[in-house]
Amino acid sequence: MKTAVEKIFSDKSGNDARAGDYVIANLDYVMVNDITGPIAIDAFNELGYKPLSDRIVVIPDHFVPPKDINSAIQYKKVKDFALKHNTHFYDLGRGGVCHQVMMEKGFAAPGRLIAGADSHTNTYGALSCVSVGIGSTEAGVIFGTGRMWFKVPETDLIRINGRPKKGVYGKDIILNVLSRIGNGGSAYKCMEFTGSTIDYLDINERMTMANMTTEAGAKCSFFNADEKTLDYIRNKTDDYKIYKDDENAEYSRIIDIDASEIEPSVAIPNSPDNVRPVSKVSERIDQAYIGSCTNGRIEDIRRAALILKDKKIDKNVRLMVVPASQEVYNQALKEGLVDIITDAGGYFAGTTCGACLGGYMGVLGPGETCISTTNRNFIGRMGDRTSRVYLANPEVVAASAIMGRIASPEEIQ
Ligand SMILES: CC(C)[C@H](C(=O)O)[C@@H](O)C(=O)O
Ligand code: SF4
Repeated sequence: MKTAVEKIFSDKSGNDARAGDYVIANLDYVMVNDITGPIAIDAFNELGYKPLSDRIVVIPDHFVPPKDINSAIQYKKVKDFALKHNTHFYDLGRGGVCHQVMMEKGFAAPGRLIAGADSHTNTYGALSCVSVGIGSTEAGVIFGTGRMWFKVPETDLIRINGRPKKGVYGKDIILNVLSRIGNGGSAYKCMEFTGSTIDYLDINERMTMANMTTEAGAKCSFFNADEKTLDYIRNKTDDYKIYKDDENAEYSRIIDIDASEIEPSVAIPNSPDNVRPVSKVSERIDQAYIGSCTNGRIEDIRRAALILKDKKIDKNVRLMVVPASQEVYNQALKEGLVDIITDAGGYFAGTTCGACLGGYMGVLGPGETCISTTNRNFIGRMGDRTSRVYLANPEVVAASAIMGRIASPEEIQ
């Protein structure tokens, strides 16, 4: 009796794979970005293999457009590699944050096994596949071999039941799961989400949850495929296979969560598992940030725009909205969301990882406070070591931008 993840590893390795086994598995895709790609390329070049170009996806995003000469060198290196070997390549203006692009462009689909040289590769479990973050040199080896060794993960089953309250989204649910199990609490496990609550969550919300399993140290995440999954991949790919757990599959543990008890929440500095109901937090803020592979999608920007419509943000606050991809950007423009945000006094930028990791375009200065839709609020994550980051859903971030302090959307009249 197996979990879906054990079955996927079995099929991809041609073995009867069980949790704890070591297998060598065939990957459907390997993804690198502008930070991890250059190291992967060096490792690949050392091997002297031919590249498996149709399985390699190159997506520059972290420091793109290049912020300085060094990032221009990194970017050029991945671009030259991609063009030379005719790999999949999403350049500036056609791509976005790597995980969003992997989802949008049909690389993620049920039953696939994908490796990405970026820790938030876990995101694609939202589409019922196994996707794992790997090191850059490992990615370079996969460029040439299409294979990698894995220890098949055990599964922590997270059973979430009940209807979420108004204003509670995937972000609030995963923050509360993290607060329950702790950072690193599912180290090397698959976090599989199940239960009646999942029916209320669209793929965007599931992606937010899958994305932050990385903060629990999980190897991967998994959601069962349903109608929403199939709707999402329609017109993207028809190559998929649905796997489900056997009824008596073995789990390392089962965690029950009642979603109806969850409040809109914030993770307070300096850890994503340090979670409070938003009603209990009211710190003043300098920056409000909506973006990233966690919550920078069109649904997120729509929700923020609904709060910001005909309002002005506080004079002490800069609000930055950075779409997770060019597709999201274009859609926001079409729907008039950009006007709503800029009319409110917000700044709407092109897609990049940028400020999410304290890279550029929104770096925090000493003592500054930011409320952000991103996934990490460790010391110095978005800038100076004395800056502070609170994590929340896009509605809470938009409401806070208006109020000048951390605020609940209910406070906005
Ligand atoms: C720079 C990159 C390798 C890193 C990661 O792996 O997660 C980044 O995306 C992050 O979110 O911190
Ligand atoms: S948006 Fe942030 S979390 Fe996501 S890949 Fe980029 S830096 Fe990492």
